[in-house]
Amino acid sequence: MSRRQLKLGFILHGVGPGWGDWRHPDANPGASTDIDFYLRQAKVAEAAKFDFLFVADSVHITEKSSPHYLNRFEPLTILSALATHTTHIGLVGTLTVSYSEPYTVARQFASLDHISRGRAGWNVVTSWLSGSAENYGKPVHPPHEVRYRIAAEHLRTVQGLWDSYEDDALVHDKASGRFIDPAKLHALHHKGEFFSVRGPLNIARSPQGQPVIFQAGASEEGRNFAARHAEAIFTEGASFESAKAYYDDIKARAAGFGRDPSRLAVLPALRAIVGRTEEEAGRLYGEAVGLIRVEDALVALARAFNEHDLSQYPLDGPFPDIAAYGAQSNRSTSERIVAAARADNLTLRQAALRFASPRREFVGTGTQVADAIGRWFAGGAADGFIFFETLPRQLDAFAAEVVPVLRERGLFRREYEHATLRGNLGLDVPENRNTAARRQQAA
Ligand SMILES: Cc1cc2nc3c(=O)[nH]c(=O)nc-3n(C[C@H](O)[C@H](O)[C@H](O)COP(=O)(O)O)c2cc1C
Repeated sequence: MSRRQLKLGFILHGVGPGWGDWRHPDANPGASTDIDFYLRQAKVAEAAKFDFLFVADSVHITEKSSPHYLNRFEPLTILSALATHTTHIGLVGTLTVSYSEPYTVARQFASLDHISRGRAGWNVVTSWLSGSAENYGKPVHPPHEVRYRIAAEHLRTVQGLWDSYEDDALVHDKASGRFIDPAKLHALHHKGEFFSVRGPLNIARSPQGQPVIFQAGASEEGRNFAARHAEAIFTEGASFESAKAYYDDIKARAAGFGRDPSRLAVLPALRAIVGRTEEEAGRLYGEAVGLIRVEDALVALARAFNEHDLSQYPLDGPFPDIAAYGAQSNRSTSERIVAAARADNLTLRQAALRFASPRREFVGTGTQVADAIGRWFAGGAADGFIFFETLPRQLDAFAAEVVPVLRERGLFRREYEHATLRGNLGLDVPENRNTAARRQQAA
């Protein structure tokens, strides 16, 4: 049996995830809408044999949103552009079920899967900011539980549409004049609580059969959704202990749903800072922390609480009683923040700065960061990571300093094993449900 290997993704986050990242002397403040910037990052990540690139998304901003959120590309558009300049790296994008139609989503990801010859993945999110509703003419933002009901029906519908054509439905027989075999084209006839879609979809099954499903549920509903449907799962991974608990819980839930837990990659966020020496890593960490202003850290903290205005509370007073604002928003993150603030008796300022700062565990030389990664991987807290660039050119540093050490230790590939994302993640191509039904009928 081949040895278990790390899965690595890289988040394309333009100017950076933090509010102050654009002020770094080497930062390109326009990076989030700079195709050349993304092309370069995609090539560096592919040369390092990362499994996939990931483009996150949301559909609501205010003037206080982070610089990357204020001015960025729509995920499927940038991923389609990158598809034509890369050959092996997976292309994963976020699309929200709360503000999209399954028919459109199915078309978009099937198209990306064809364009990329089998490298598309969909990060299924429900959107946690209530302001999103106003951009789509909806009277209210659905409550948390309802959003996960929408998600289940939406995903089921999209996956049904992806099987509209059986694999050999497009016969292209010039002699007989038959373009398709109509018996192998299937309408879905879906009528549910939230969506009504007849089908069929107007694009053939894509090279992966179905694009890969990513998710990041962390609440009770979110975990069940992820464990039931996702093929790769993002998680915050605030500490080894919390990541391990999450990992064990998700894998147990997946087994409970009758799935093979080894076919489900749990990928914590990795905000590593890599230096050629320990001194350099320490200096870079200082640079990253130096970019964090407390007023920005407050706004960042507020996102999990539906952008509740935290400037009204005394900065050096006790952490305010704001849990209710998080319950219908980013429930799990807001709960984690409130729990940590209570446990460690943090002031508002301390909580904001703590959650805005990178963790020390992944700051160091290539060997030190590889050690930490190996600890999480071997200790059963992660199957891999989604790497965030905390400072400009940290992807390059990671590729140059960390990846070779991981390879020497037999933890990461030297070459892509497959040309599809599914193949590289060790996932099977699902059989078309209509073909399976035909096979079962014939048996
Ligand atoms: C690495 C990572 C990436 C995420 N990307 C997105 C994203 O692009 N868009 C989004 O709305 N939410 C994103 N989320 C948030 C999740 O979709 C989810 O809302 C969050 O983890 C809370 O889970 P819950 O809905 O179960 O409370 C991401 C979470 C993680 C850990």
